[in-house]
Amino acid sequence: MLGWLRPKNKSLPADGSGEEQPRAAADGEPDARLIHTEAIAESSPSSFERSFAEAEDSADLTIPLLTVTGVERSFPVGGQQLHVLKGINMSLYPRKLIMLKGRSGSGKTTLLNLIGGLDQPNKGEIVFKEHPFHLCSDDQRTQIRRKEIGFIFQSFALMPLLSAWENVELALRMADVPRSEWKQRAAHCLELVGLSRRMHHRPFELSGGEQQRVAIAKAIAHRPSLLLADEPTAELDSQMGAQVMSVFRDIIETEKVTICMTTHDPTIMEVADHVFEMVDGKFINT
Ligand SMILES: Nc1ncnc2c1ncn2[C@@H]1O[C@H](COP(=O)(O)OP(=O)(O)OP(=O)(O)O)[C@@H](O)[C@H]1O
Repeated sequence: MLGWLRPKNKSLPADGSGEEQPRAAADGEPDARLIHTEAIAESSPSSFERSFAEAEDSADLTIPLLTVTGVERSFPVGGQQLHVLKGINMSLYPRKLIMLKGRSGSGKTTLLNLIGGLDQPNKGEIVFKEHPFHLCSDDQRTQIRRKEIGFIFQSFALMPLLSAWENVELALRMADVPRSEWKQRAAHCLELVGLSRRMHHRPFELSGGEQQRVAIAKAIAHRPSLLLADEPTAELDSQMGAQVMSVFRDIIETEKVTICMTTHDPTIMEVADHVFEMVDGKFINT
């Protein structure tokens, strides 16, 4: 059904932030809602855009972005250890759309949290780029996450009082992107997700699919190389879900990002480059 969303390039190997509160514009500081038109008019690439494009164009697509080796994760429950992940091995290659499927409780979110550096394994290794997450402190993982990883949630997780544009700008502030880049980058990200004409709308003025597209714009604003999404289409109808997947395929091409997402929806899985199936804390295919 989603044939029009099928991956364009299948020739490569198949295997594949605490938030600050919103604030009003300070005295003398331009209001985000007023400066966006100016941003759209600026079409030449900024230094931020150019340096990113140069680095990414020379990336070796055969080297995994992330490797997971022999990972186990248990939680203490009722005086006993609940073994949730029981020896996970996976590699995520650059610019791929990877999906994790499996029954509720099989361990997908637990794995996504480990891959994103939100949690650490009891055993095994997780290496993201040159960073050994399993050896890093919480602070080190937080720093890496802020710069290099984006998150998308089922519930969108937008600031309700901020417009779409302001939500994206907030992500840029949090990632220490130079202030001079904010206007152009926020406008560009909203354009990428097809929301140029909705950038002044607040979340409650947008449909569920549009809110999720704002969340995508927010998640890619700081140019992460890895985007993690936990059931990003679960709250959406099939048409809106297809739009979100179409945006995912587009940003893999334009933003050179790798996306790893969980889903229960077999129709959505048709557009993946690779699907890992988890049963009781292990992959049954790799
Ligand atoms: N912090 C925790 N403490 C105790 N148990 C946990 C913790 N996190 C996860 N679990 C348990 O680990 C198991 C796997 O949970 P997880 O959320 O990873 O599953 P899932 O595959 O993502 O499920 P769903 O599809 O419903 O989101 C569940 O039994 C859950 O209760």
